[in-house]
Amino acid sequence: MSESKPDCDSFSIINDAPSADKSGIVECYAGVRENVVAKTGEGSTNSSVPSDLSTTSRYNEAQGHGSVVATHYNTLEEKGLAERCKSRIFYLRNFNNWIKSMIINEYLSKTWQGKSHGSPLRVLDMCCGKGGDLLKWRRGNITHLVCADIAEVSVDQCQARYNELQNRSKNERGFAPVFTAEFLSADCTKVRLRERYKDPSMELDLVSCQFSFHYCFESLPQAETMLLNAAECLRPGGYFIGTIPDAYEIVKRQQNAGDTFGNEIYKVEFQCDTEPPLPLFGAKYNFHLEGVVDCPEFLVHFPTLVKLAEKYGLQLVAKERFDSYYEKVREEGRSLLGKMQALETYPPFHEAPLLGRVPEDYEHVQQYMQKSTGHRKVGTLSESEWKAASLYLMFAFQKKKPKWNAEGRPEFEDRNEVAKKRMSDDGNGDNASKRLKSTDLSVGNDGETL
Ligand SMILES: C[S@@+](CC[C@H](N)C(=O)[O-])C[C@H]1O[C@@H](n2cnc3c(N)ncnc32)[C@H](O)[C@@H]1O
Repeated sequence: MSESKPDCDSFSIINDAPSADKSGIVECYAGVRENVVAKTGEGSTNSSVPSDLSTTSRYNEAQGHGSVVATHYNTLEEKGLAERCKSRIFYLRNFNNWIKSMIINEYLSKTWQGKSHGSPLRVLDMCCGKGGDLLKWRRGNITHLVCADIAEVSVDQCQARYNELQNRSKNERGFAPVFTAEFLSADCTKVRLRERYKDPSMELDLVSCQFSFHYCFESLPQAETMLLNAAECLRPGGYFIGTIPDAYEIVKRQQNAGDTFGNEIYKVEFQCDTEPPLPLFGAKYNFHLEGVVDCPEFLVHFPTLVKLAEKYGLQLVAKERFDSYYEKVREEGRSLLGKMQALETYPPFHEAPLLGRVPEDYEHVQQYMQKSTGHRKVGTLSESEWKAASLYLMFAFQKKKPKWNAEGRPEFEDRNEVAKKRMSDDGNGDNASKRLKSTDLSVGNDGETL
């Protein structure tokens, strides 16, 4: 292996996070204080989660956090490359960017596969920020992009970047023209985006919501609006992809370290009562990431997201923590890892300063190098950066084909089939019918999933 290429194997030795489903958060939501049961795998995770999700929602429009979040992102200074290189989280940002590239490439490829030559491919980048993914859309050869974000300044910067891209491409020979684009400044948790599209009848092939979807778990109505925006223009077979903090992992760390935890680059401070049960919506914490993020966020209870998404015809097809997604795609993305400088070479070339890092941040690499022979340099992330990266997960939902009911409304689930399946899973019809009582969400009161 060439010296300049990262040896990604060093990751597996710091990838020791247990599976999210064993972290005890199910019990937190359900009101069981001890998480011993979940940790040891003994006993049942069945629980008495409220059937009416609206009662757990703390929605109050006047108190919404959208303006706090918008102000934070609007005032965030755009740093140049030189500044970014000096940043303590230079590699973490690149790593996260690489993960996004891999997800976007994966689902764009699947989308292109089902298309005939010359067909358009339209994308919604929900919570697009300053347009950090524009180049990914360019490389993916999409035909149209809708960019939406609550922070006006970011949307303007995104549009300016797009204009630059377009101008540059005019001088590039042999490249297809840059996709067409429209830019919306809107709170995606409160505004129906479709009504703001140039063509409200447009069909989307892919919706992407990167590092942002968790903002909508402030309340049930906000989560519903965000999912409506993700789903309603998506064509059957189209994908909704995203990245969010893993609530299970956050709660696990909170249980181990208290309501405030983190390290020198990230800090989580809970701003809600952490005594179980945690609310399904409005479970607020402040997230600070060195120089990039400092605003309120909300835990996303994943089983609730899955149930809600079903209501909008979205079926979960993939969910992986970044650590395992990395393991899955690293071979395929090896050259991109190098190009995007997504891993730090250790020991550094030329004894370069370690950007505020301490030797303990690299103990995992030293141990790895002692055990394995032949590696003089490896690619890695510092322990502190890895702790922040491994807080996140990726997800992908696919839009189902609707069935049309007698009133001409779309229905995405065959309720009889679901009922039959539950009864047979249960072996107890009475119990199953109790669970199928409808709720605000039109989902079953299903202890093991909510
Ligand atoms: C961490 S940034 C991610 C930006 C971009 N998706 C990326 O991956 O580079 C989070 C973005 O979510 C946006 N955001 C937060 N709440 C929002 C909301 N309710 N509606 C629309 N955008 C929102 C913020 O303004 C910010 O641009």
